[in-house]
Formats: sequence, structure tokens, C-alpha cells
Amino acid sequence: MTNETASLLLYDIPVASRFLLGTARYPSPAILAEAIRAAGAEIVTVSLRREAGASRAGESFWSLIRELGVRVLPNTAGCRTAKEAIATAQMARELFATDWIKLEVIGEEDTLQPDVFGLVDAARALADDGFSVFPYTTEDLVVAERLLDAGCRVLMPWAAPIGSGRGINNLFGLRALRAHFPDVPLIVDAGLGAPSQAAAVMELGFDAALLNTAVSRARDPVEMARAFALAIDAGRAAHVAGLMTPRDMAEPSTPVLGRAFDEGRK
Ligand SMILES: CC(=O)[C@@H](O)[C@H](O)COP(=O)(O)O
Repeated sequence: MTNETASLLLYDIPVASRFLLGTARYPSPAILAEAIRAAGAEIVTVSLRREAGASRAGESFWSLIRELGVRVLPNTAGCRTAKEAIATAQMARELFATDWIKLEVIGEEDTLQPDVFGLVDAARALADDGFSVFPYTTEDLVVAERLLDAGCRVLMPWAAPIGSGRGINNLFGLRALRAHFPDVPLIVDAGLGAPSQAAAVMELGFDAALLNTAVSRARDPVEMARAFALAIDAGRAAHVAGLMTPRDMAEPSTPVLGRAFDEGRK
């Protein structure tokens, strides 16, 4: 089996669904549950800070997640420093009994882009402490190298700022990242607004996509989850099948054998 057709392994766990779904800001817990089912997601990300509070009736939320039988990837959404992210990750490990953590250290308010310096520091501390770290990062190759050196075995580059729905902001950067790390699982996280954008990142050869806003804020989140699931599968299938290389000039798609009229004969 080649890398292209092998199933996805995240920290040695085989994962069949390449669609990871966020659980924030759905109209209701019932719609969230239906959206997770429609997505076929096996992994959902949950913010400890936003969802575990008493105001969200935390216990019923967790029992819903347990009923669905999905794997929880807790995240450190909203953390602004390495110290805060590390403390949040440690609480999440206690609460969910998992050492998986989606590590977010936000560095700037307008773009919610990662503070890559704090991210690398926190990733190193958490990996040393036995966590399986999924860092939310940019497409920067040097930062990616540092995160791998720090002990990360998966990277989660953004497509665009969280909640922006812009799709791929830096096509060259994402292509370079994929080419540079052919054997590292790369999950595009954040900024995907339309199923076609999710298909596009999968066509580029990314291993999976994680999104939240485009589904949770859709008029019909369940149907939107289904649409993204189809697109992610389609993009992956196209990548595995081998996409054609675009050309500048036309090439007849139908081979011509002989001619109806011989122009040369009078
Ligand atoms: C849910 C979560 O972890 C978000 O921080 C994630 O990055 C998704 O981003 P979008 O909401 O842009 O899909």
C-alpha cells in the first residue's frame, strides 16, 4: 500500500474519516449531534474553556459526545500564552482522559493567527509531558520544522483566519508545506467556508480538514455537514486518482483518425 492509499494514522490511531468537526456555536445540542452524524466525523474538537463551563450545562454536552462514540480532541481555543495553553491542556487531559490536544496559542486579535513562538514553546513542554500535540499553525516551513523538532507528529496549518470562510489564502505556502513534509499528517484547520474549498485542500494532498464555523453557522448545519463530507471525500479521491496537470494550450480530447474530407484533393 502506498502513502497515497494508506489509511490516515494520527499518533498511531487509524482514522477512516478525514473530516474533523468543531462543536462550537451550533443552534442546539440536537443539531450538533445530527451534524456530527451527517459529517461522518470520528473526531470532534471541543474547547475546554467554552464548553465545560456551568453555563453550558457541561455534563449533558459531554454525555451527548459520549453517546455519539466519537473521539474528542480537546483544544486550547482562546489561549493567548504558552503558559495558559499548557495549563488548559493539562485540565483537558484530566477531564477527557486523553493525551490528545489541539494546541492553539493565539497571537493577534484581528486575524486570530497563532503566536508561533508561544506555540513552539507550549508544544515542546506538552510533548515532553506525554501529550500528543496537534498544533494549529501557519504554513511557515521553519515553524513546521520547529514543531516537529519539539515532538509534534501532526501539523494543522490554517487555510485562512478562524471563522473567516476565505478558503485558501496562501496556495503557494500550503503547496510548499505539503511538498516539504510528504510523510507528516497535515490537517488543514480553519478558514474553510465552502465545500469546494475543502475539496481543494484535499486535492492538494492534505490528509484531512477540520472546520467549525461554516457548518455551525449555516442555515442548515446538518445539510452543510453532509455537503462538506462529500466534498472532502471527493477531493481525497481526486488526489489519489491523480489530477491532470493544467496546460496553457489546448490538446484535443478526442483523437482524430482520418478526415471526413481530404482538403488536399480537388
Ligand atoms: C473549532 C476550532 O478548533 C476552530 O478554532 C477551528 O480552527 C475551526 O476554524 P473555522 O471555524 O474557521 O472552521
